[in-house]
Amino acid sequence: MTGASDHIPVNIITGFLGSGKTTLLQRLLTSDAFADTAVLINEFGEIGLDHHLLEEIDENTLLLQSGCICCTIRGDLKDAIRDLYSRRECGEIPAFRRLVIETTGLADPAPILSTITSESVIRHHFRLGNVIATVDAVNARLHLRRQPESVKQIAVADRIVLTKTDLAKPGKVKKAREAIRRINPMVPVIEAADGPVDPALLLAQDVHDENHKLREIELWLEASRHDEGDDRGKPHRHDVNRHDKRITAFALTFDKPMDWTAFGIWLTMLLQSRGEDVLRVKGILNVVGVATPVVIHGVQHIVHSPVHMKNWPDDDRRSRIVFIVRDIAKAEIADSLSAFNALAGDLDRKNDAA
Ligand SMILES: Nc1nc2c(ncn2[C@@H]2O[C@H](COP(=O)(O)OP(=O)(O)OP(=O)(O)O)[C@@H](O)[C@H]2O)c(=O)[nH]1
Repeated sequence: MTGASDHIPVNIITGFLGSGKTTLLQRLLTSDAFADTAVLINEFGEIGLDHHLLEEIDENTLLLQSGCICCTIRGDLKDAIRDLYSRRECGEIPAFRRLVIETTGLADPAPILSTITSESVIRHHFRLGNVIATVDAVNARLHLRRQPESVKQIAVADRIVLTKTDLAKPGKVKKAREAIRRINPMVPVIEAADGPVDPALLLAQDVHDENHKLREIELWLEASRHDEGDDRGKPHRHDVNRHDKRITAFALTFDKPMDWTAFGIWLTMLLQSRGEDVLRVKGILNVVGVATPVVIHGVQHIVHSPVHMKNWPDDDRRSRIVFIVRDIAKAEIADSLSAFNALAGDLDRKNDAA
């Protein structure tokens, strides 16, 4: 269990067709926070970057005016990242310190996340940073109704940029925010009305960022407090954590410290059997024999390397896990994890008695 704070962070910019990914990226690349960034765009021709901003290094790689490197992915994402890294190492291209991948509007971002977190060579040098999704305030609800991939894009996001708020009526912006919240209840939503977005709001506080880890975890935990009904007494007319009949977000809390091995087996089994439907899982665990919390963080079939935090964010020592799932009942997950915890407890007691 290690952090990976010395690895090159990879930010993914996802979002439905025309939702403003390239516009956002262009603006971000001019900021100091994005200096020394390499950009991978996974469909050539789709990129809205003006060609006079680009200076060709070779047929696949372009140098942006901002000093950032831009490549188009023609083959496999895995090969493109590995190639970029080896060219960086031999000094063929500048030594970038961040990688941004802009997905196509129709992409399900989960396989891209999976490549970064599971491919062994990539994992050695890169780590996943925040996933940023652009959502078009004018068309958000239409896209969410009709395009399942736009739901996935919001579910996996760590930050949402709500674009075109200058074009949408306030009522529409509010409804778009509500729709986002029903999928990913605590994701920070930053409004962009055809203007710049503060890069710190998007980049900082990712789960590996030592300085800000606590804030990110607090955000997750707000989701669990919300789910427990800390805003008790105000019955909801409808479930605000439910996007539709199929996709829901909920949190589970466990009072007793958890056995790490049992939890690992349980999670592996869950993801093997239902990984497609576990859109997002993130949590803070109190692990038996470990003084500080362990943070887990996964998207569909993949779980990132667990991260050890230096301290608990507050006095609450319970394990808390937030899920965004499709077609899985809260009780199903709660019951199976409780059964695993109980089994691990029984085994411990037997071992102690022996
Ligand atoms: N008024 C307004 N227009 C915007 C905003 N964000 C993006 N646009 C415009 O929306 C159009 C699409 O923006 P892009 O940045 O190309 O969107 P994209 O998500 O990269 O599009 P695809 O690559 O086709 O999926 C462009 O004409 C942008 O100028 C915004 O906040 N306000």
